[in-house]
Amino acid sequence: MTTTCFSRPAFKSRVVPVIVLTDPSHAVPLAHALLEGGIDVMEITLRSDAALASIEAVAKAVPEMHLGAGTVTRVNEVQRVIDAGCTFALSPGCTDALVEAVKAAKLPFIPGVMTPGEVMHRREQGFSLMKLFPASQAGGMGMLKAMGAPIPDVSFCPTGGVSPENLKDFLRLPNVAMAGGSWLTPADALKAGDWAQITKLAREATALATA
Ligand SMILES: O=C(O)C(=O)C[C@H](O)[C@H](O)COP(=O)(O)O
Repeated sequence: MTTTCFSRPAFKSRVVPVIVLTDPSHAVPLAHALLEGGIDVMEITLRSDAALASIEAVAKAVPEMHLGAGTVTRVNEVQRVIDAGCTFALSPGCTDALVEAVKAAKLPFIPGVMTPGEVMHRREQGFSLMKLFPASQAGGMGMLKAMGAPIPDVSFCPTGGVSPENLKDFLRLPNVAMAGGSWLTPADALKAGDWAQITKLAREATALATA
């Protein structure tokens, strides 16, 4: 990944765990648990104070993990996530200022979108892979199918309401490159350090995604 607007990420997994960590010491065992379950990508969201330290820990200890920063919503967060060791970032929505910042920093970026107008705006800026958020509320699979007709050259990472029950159906759509969700890293499993449970969830998701 060397350009900001990338369409083919380097990671293999088509499932992107969206992670909220409250304790940085959980980050490295979590990364190993996900890898064990076949998932080589993490979206560590900036939704907690522990996020940057968690990113730093994984970047240092688990270099084979593709490390994305999630919930990047402000320009001043771009350099911070790069300094912490992220190799790409995602946002739930997007602004032109954020696009300028990621381009200046050459940080591969998956901008959040929810409407056809937003998709066209980001496409004009060079993006062809975008995060549909919140996917279910935006219309889910029906919305993705409808957007695929007039805008077939954009692919998506739907996030928000994706689950083991609908993952396969989302991934079957021709304009869905990957799908994200929080179900792989439940807060209680993280709190209890139940890495086996996370590996199990990751294995199940990997099986669904590769079936
Ligand atoms: O924080 C962000 O940047 C987000 O994109 C929000 C998360 O992706 C969703 O909260 C995940 O949705 P669920 O999988 O339905 O829990």
